[in-house]
Amino acid sequence: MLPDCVTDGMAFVTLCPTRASRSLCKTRLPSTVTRHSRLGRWRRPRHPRPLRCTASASSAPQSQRTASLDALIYDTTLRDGTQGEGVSLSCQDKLSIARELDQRLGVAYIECGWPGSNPKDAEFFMRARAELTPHLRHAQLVAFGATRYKNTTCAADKQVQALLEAHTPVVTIVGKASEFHVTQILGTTLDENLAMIRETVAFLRAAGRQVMLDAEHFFDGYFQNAEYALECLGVAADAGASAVVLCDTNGGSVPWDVQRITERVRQFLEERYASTLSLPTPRIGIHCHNDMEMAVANTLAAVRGGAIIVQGCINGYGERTGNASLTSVIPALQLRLGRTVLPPPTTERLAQLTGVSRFVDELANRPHVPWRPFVGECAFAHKGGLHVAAFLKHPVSYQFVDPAAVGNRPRVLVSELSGRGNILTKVRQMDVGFDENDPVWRKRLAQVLERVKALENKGFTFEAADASLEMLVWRASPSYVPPFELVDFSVFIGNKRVLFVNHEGCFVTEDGASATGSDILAHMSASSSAPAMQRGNGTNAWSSLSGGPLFVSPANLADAAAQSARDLTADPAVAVFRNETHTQAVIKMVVGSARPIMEVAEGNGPVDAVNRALRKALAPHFLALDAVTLDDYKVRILDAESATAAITRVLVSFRDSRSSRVFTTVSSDANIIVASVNALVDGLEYAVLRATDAGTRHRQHEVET
Ligand SMILES: CC(=O)SCCNC(=O)CCNC(=O)[C@H](O)C(C)(C)COP(=O)(O)OP(=O)(O)OC[C@H]1O[C@@H](n2cnc3c(N)ncnc32)[C@H](O)[C@@H]1OP(=O)(O)O
Ligand SMILES: CC(C)C(=O)C(=O)O
Repeated sequence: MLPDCVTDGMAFVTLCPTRASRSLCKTRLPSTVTRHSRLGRWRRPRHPRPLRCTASASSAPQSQRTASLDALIYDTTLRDGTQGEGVSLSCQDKLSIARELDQRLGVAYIECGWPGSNPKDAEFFMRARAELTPHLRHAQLVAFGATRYKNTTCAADKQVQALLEAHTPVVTIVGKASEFHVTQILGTTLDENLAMIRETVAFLRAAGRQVMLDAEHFFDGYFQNAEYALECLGVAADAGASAVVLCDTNGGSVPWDVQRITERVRQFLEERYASTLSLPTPRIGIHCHNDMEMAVANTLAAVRGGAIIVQGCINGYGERTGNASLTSVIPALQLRLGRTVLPPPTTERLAQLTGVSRFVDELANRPHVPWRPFVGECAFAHKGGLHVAAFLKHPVSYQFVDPAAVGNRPRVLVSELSGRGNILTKVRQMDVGFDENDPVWRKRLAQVLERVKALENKGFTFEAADASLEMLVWRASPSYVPPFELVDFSVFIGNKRVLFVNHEGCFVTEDGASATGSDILAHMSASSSAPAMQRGNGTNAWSSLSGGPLFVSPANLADAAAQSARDLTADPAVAVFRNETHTQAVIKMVVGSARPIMEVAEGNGPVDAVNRALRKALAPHFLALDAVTLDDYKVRILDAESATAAITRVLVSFRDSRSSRVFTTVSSDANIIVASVNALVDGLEYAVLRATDAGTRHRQHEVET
């Protein structure tokens, strides 16, 4: 097989394996598709043109909408996606995601769930009729289910009936295509399985639905008994299925097999229908799982082999390791294989991909996966100094597609692996009065780079702490005058025991405050300094120790709660204590040219106490800090083997409610409190500089000197 359709990418060779697809190599390219060439120019790709989606089995309005597409995107996020661990969508979430898929991406099919499975899916289809279907611009909704149960009829099968009651134009049924699964899992004969497929397709067709067969375990079944696997597709097609979808259910297939077998299926269907005028050849679909991390590759291979319906999930959700990720499949087909899979305006739709990916993660309450190709935060993040230097000359040097094409953006990271280019890019983005032609500035940047490398060696990390990086740049200027300086701080931590004794059915503290037994229990349950309760030798009765009062202390709280508060208050021999920790911070600080000031504050812990003291000292001088709150506080031990003497890295994120900006600072020290206070001070200083009034003063000062 000769690579007669070599692309212009350095590492990517497109093979045109069949006579049919070779002839397609010469056809016109979609005007919407651009990508990089080896020489860094943007140009349209040379790729084989696939078969266009004909109107064969689809309804007229949809066929008009999809006629210009090379393949049809079939999203199963709401069905197979929810089979992924940790993914649970409400009915409302499902409706919202379906709207996004239709309106922003313009996918052709949205598989919404299994109506016979659960009340939520049944409710979805009921609500979809009124709330979704009338507003759909591109997609057709699909109800998913299975073939009829063995040895029954479709009319008697509730699950099949539920598919009709979903009132969707399209119904997809899963049918077994593997001899092993038919005999060992369904526990029936090969003939009965063929009848289950045939009759269910015919039944649903007779009710006016467009029907697709998901041929479960197709590739595994093909290796076991190819003739039978193909026959499963054949009977579905004979009964009027508009598409037969080849499923790599266990995700163990490899692309070269998938492409070859898909080509074989195409040949099989073409031969079967060559002499039949009454039945159109059904489309071939592909559904791949990611167990070998091959789902995307297998999907692309199937498309090259002739598949036209492309199933997958946004962000690769799905059973076990997930399905082919549509957030990779769509751009790969569009930008790499030159297949148009989204309706016009295709370029604008493709640019929605990152937004849709984040939207779905958000609704599914799943953390964003930063290294997800195309749509992840790191997909176009450049860190290595050599990469950034080249990227600054030509973005194409380290990006195979333009991030904007999928709605993403390039990022440059600063770290110990940086070169001049990294710092340069960052400083260009900062509002620090940077002058590229000024040799003083260039020297200053070199110093900052050196300092970054030295600090990272001590445990800092600047990648995620832009505010600390900016503070390094400010402080590298000999003329920089900090708006304030923390001269000194001390923290005191104390622990006192508060004792409650029973006094005439009421607990009182030593200083006379009183509380009921239930007050004390409630307090103890809420208290983080979990009290322990002492109970008499293995009995259920509360008994006093050595004849004195029984001390109810916080560790056996569940027992205490089980004992009614009334019993406690009624027992004159019971006393309760709890431990109270108190923390105080004292800081000494200089603001501007004024005399040093001292402030004291209490807090929930040492860092909180210092933060409060800092705020007290700074509030009268910098109103801007009123809008700045702590957003996140992350601590990481860097050398755990040093145990309590380990180096600690602290990242503090702040939110400025006026600008809605979140900014992060970093510090590292063997003392966790010192690291935290340094990161806090960096953040407050940054916030003051960034505030319009104080910031302007400093920036003017910088220019003047
Ligand atoms: C490959 C896939 O991802 S297919 C989609 C899988 N998704 C799901 O399973 C999610 C939704 N599923 C459900 O809610 C439930 O499993 C239901 C409602 C569909 C069925 O529930 P139950 O009636 O309790 O059956 P159960 O879940 O145990 O399924 C096993 C039965 O289905 C039968 N079955 C399995 N596949 C098929 C099929 N393609 N066609 C017909 N019957 C099938 C099995 O033979 C078995 O019946 P048996 O024990 O009598 O042999
Ligand atoms: C039902 C089909 C599409 C499926 O989920 C699978 O085979 O993995």
